[in-house]
Amino acid sequence: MYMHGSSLINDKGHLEIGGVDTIELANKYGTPLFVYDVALIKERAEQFQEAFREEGVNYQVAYASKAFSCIAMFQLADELGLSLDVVSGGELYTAIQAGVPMERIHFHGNNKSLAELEMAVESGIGCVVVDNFYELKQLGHICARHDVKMDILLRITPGVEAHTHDYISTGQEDSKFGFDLESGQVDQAIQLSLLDPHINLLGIHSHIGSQIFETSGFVMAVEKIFEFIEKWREELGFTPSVLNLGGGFGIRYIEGDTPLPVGEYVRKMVHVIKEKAAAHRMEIPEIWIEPGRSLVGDAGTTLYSIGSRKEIPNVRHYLSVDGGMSDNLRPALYQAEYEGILANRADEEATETFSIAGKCCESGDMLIWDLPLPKASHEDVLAVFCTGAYGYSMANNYNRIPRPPVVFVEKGEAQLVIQRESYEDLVRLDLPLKQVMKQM
Ligand SMILES: Cc1ncc(COP(=O)(O)O)c(C=O)c1O
Ligand SMILES: N[C@@H](CCCC[NH3+])C(=O)O
Repeated sequence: MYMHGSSLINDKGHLEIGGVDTIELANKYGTPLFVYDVALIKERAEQFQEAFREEGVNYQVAYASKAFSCIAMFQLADELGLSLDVVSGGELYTAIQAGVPMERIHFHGNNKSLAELEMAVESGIGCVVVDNFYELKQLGHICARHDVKMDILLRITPGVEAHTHDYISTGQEDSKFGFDLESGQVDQAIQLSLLDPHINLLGIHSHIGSQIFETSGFVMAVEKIFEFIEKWREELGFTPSVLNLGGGFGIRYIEGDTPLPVGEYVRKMVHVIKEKAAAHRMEIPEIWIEPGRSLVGDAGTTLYSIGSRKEIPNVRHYLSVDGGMSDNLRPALYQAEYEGILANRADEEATETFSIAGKCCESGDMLIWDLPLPKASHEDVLAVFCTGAYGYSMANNYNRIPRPPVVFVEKGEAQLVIQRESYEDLVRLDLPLKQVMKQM
């Protein structure tokens, strides 16, 4: 079995992460439980930054916090020198609560509300990644009212199809995100930005999709942008001083997934930008990226207790766990695949194939369809690997299942960073039916 980061099998035959026995974690905090290998997050952040440093360019690595956001994660990102990409008032509020520097926050989203834009301006965030004409106009008004000049990037769709699942592909022309390059929308947005005294247009943003294993899509996006740079310079007097190429760097969920080392993505991007900048006789712009999954994805493992079993002879052997699509929506949403092991018998050979079912009232609530395991029963704890990105952050209360807690582990220490939701939490916002309704 492939082991990520600091994961190993200890002398009790248990899965250990960050020097902590996962069975002890399951006993202490209960299951389901998200466990994050902090050393692996640190290593990835360093690999991204090191690649930029070696290339000698100005850069920002912004953690795409949609992958997993909570106060402790934001504080860790800050400690690692990462900027933050937020996409909602909720993520921004979390960043404020975490006490991270506002000037390193980039605000994304295809439909930011006026209240969210107001909040972003009032809290003095570093940059708004403007997605559409409506937002550009509203942001200008809000900045005028507050008498501030806001740095912005314009999000463009470069017309590049990333080789990934349709639902996580965003760079193609037919996308809800950003200004379309080919039809002249970007030119118009640049003009409007330059005319607005409360807007400071720093540059261009492009994000082509997610879980990408090659560099060709990023190269094509850069080439596309540079096709237009000459025109913007001559006709509009605008040269981007920042190019943000988004995130999307893939990770290894299962055997057969072949991500590049993260530094490779960076180096390839930087090389093509340097080459194109030289050809256009322009200064190398500052390069920003926004990795989410590649910073936290394989650092996360979910521990589940196995409950009921159902064997249909010659058809399938189901094992049900105490979570499911309520803590990991990705298999149901994208047919995402995962690997797992029995955390308490991690040293035993697999002898059977099981299908891992969640506990939600949905046939589609399956976490893994065919997982080789030793003969497993309700005594066992299942560890599902690579659940660190878009697991907790897309968790939900379907069937009124409380969301699991999250612990960070490193060097033999465990720290609870999100508590388990309680039944009281679940009804906290509910109000009782009024008497008059009961009589109707
Ligand atoms: C604009 C933007 N930036 C960054 C990301 C992060 O992507 P990933 O988690 O694949 O690195 C996303 C999500 O796909 C995104 O939409
Ligand atoms: N939530 C997605 C990725 C979308 C990222 C945001 N644009 C996933 O789990 O893979």
